[in-house]
Amino acid sequence: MEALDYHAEERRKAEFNLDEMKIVWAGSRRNYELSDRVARLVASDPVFRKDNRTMLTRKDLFKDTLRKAAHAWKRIIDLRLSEEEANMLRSYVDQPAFTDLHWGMFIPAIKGQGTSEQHEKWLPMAYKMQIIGCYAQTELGHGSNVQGLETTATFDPQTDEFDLHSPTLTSSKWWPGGLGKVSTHAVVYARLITGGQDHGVHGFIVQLRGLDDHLPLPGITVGDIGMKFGSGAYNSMDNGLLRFDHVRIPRNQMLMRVSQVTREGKFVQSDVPRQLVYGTMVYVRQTIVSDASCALARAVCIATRYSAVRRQFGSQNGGPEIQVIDYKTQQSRLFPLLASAYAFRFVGEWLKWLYTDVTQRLQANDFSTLPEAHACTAGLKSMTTSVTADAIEECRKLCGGHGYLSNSGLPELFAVYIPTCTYEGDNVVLLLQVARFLMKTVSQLGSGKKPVGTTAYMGRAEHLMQCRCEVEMAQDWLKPSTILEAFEARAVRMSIACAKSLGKFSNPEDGFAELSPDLVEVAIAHCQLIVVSKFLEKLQQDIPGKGVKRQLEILCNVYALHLLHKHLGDFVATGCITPNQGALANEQLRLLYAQVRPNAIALVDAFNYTDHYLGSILGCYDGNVYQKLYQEAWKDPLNDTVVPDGYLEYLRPILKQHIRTARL
Ligand SMILES: CCCCCCCCCC/C=C\CCC/C=C/C(=O)SCCNC(=O)CCNC(=O)[C@H](O)C(C)(C)COP(=O)(O)OP(=O)(O)OC[C@H]1O[C@@H](n2cnc3c(N)ncnc32)[C@H](O)[C@@H]1OP(=O)(O)O
Ligand SMILES: Cc1cc2nc3c(=O)[nH]c(=O)nc-3n(C[C@H](O)[C@H](O)[C@H](O)COP(=O)(O)OP(=O)(O)OC[C@H]3O[C@@H](n4cnc5c(N)ncnc54)[C@H](O)[C@@H]3O)c2cc1C
Repeated sequence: MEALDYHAEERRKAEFNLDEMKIVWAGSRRNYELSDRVARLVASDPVFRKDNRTMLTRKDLFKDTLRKAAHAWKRIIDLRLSEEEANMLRSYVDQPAFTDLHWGMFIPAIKGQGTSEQHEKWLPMAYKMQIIGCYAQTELGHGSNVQGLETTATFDPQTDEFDLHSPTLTSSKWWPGGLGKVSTHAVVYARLITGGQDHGVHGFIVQLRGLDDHLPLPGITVGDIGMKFGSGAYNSMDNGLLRFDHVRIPRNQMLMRVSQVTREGKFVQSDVPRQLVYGTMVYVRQTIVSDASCALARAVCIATRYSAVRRQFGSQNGGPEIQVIDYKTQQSRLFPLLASAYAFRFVGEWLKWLYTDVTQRLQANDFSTLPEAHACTAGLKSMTTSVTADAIEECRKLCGGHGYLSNSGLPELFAVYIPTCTYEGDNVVLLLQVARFLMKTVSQLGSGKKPVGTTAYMGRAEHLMQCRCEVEMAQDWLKPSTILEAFEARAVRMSIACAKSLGKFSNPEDGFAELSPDLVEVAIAHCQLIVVSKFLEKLQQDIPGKGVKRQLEILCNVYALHLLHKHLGDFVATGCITPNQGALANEQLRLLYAQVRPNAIALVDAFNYTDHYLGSILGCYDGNVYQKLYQEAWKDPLNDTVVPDGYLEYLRPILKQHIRTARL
């Protein structure tokens, strides 16, 4: 018997080739096939079940995480999965674990900052998971200000060792994932001291626990920092604390690609810029942008499918009520998020390319694109995670009361997702880095140095400062060049206005601090321009499949025009557009929503998420929401008994007291 599909009618309405759209979303046919196979593998494996994890105690959740990580590793070995497939498998298991940090930060830190001898020694053990590592940078007293870290690594020429020490309470390492209970090793960031001189923060490979008994080594105090936000969610991770009491490590465990310490204790700074010590963060920030599109797509998929199932008001002659997805307000809240998921996907693809390019250049000692890579990864990480975190909460509200149920999947997704706005760099701190980069670019405009890459538009500042938008009718807003010029003009005008204001301060740092809220806005305008321009560039590519390109054009326009509508103040205040042109953009936006509507369900089907990965009754593929909600309610442990525990001790006496009072 064919399974009932409550979305069948919606799916029939789609005006594009879904299979081709799935390939666009995945990046290539090969990626699609790989990811589809691995997602199904995980979904069909009972060990990876996750429907009860919000009910588990912290200890049980943690043990469950260890069990899943061990099982995932066994599957990876047994099936001889490639590194790419293994990464996919871990992400579909969908439970934050120490392995995220081992593969995502410990190994990349050694690869990026270690010498070839260090690679040869440490990487084979790490790849086989004979050692498990984490990334121990943040301290109790300092996270954002990396140069303010207090842990010391003092070279002792007598023994050819470093002495790792935590001199104060605030120097305790605090937050590293995987540190609390699992890691045998860590890349520890500490101030390098040689001959009494402080050479700033560097990375060191430090063994923390015995490989036979898992006990902390002498001089090491280590443990978990405690429960975090939400039930389940990120509590599967053992974020840890760590203190060193004069722990000795051999000299060759300092990561020495950027700087070296000789046998005599001489500090040698190579040609490699010191910022490469921050390289692992750049790498992870880049991956966070692609992950943002996945998390956003997930929330949007749930809210879209549920909005098509849910009906409220408007029944005519006893017929069905209106699907809430047909309300214009629902569309104006939901469809920009759908468009943003696609936009972040494409900018994530581009950022991956940029990162690969800068890595290749670094290997050839070309450091010229490092500032651009830093600004792009920092800015886009910040922008996409802030939008996604807010969007998950908006999707919860779009699902009304049922969105607040744990089994909608949205509360847990929100709880797991929101720390991305903080980790790998607080989002405001990172936007200020982008602003510094932009102010530097503006200050060099008259010097003959041509801006390149994502700031190339600033080279056309003269034109962009005085150009006038030519929109006369709503449909004029559909011209890519019109949209692009409006975003470029807004970004450059905001940058130059800020640079002028900065110029009024005698001390530039005072000016930067005073104007920092405006500078954050400038950085956001620049990042939004990057996302819009990369979406438009994507549309220049040959995109096969009936109607696929057309849908992407619609989504691109929704993305750009909803931003224009949201930030109308910026666009109008900088004189890029008139208030009337703003109103025309809004008119066009409404027309675009009507074009998205029949395709909405198919556009979220294109994410190809299994029900297992989505983990949401509201977002399930077949849309059989009510029956599943009803069945699920009875599985709650509170419903194990008809009369609840505690009735006799606490409820009955009150109720009886009531009866006694009544008798009086
Ligand atoms: C429902 C279930 C779902 C399950 C899903 C499971 C998902 C699980 C995923 C898990 C993945 C990850 C887990 C998260 C792990 C988190 C790890 C961390 O958080 S690690 C710690 C991160 N810490 C930070 O990011 C700190 C932020 N601070 C900094 O980066 C710096 O201190 C900074 C940049 C703010 C300031 O640095 P500094 O003071 O040294 O710099 P200046 O401002 O003086 O700048 C000097 C100069 O350098 C340039 N610069 C700075 N940084 C970089 C860089 N990274 N690369 C290149 N250049 C850089 C800066 O621009 C200046 O340039 P100049 O030309 O001189 O102006
Ligand atoms: C779930 C999670 C996992 C983590 N995993 C790891 C890990 O594996 N390894 C690791 O080393 N670390 C990890 N961290 C730590 C994380 O990297 C830091 O918390 C993060 O970098 C922010 O630093 P902070 O906590 O010092 O924030 P703070 O800098 O103290 O921020 C507090 C407030 O001050 C503001 N602020 C700070 N500086 C400025 C400024 N210059 N200008 C304007 N405003 C400013 C911020 O915007 C924020 O609003 C993790 C954190 C979390 C939450």
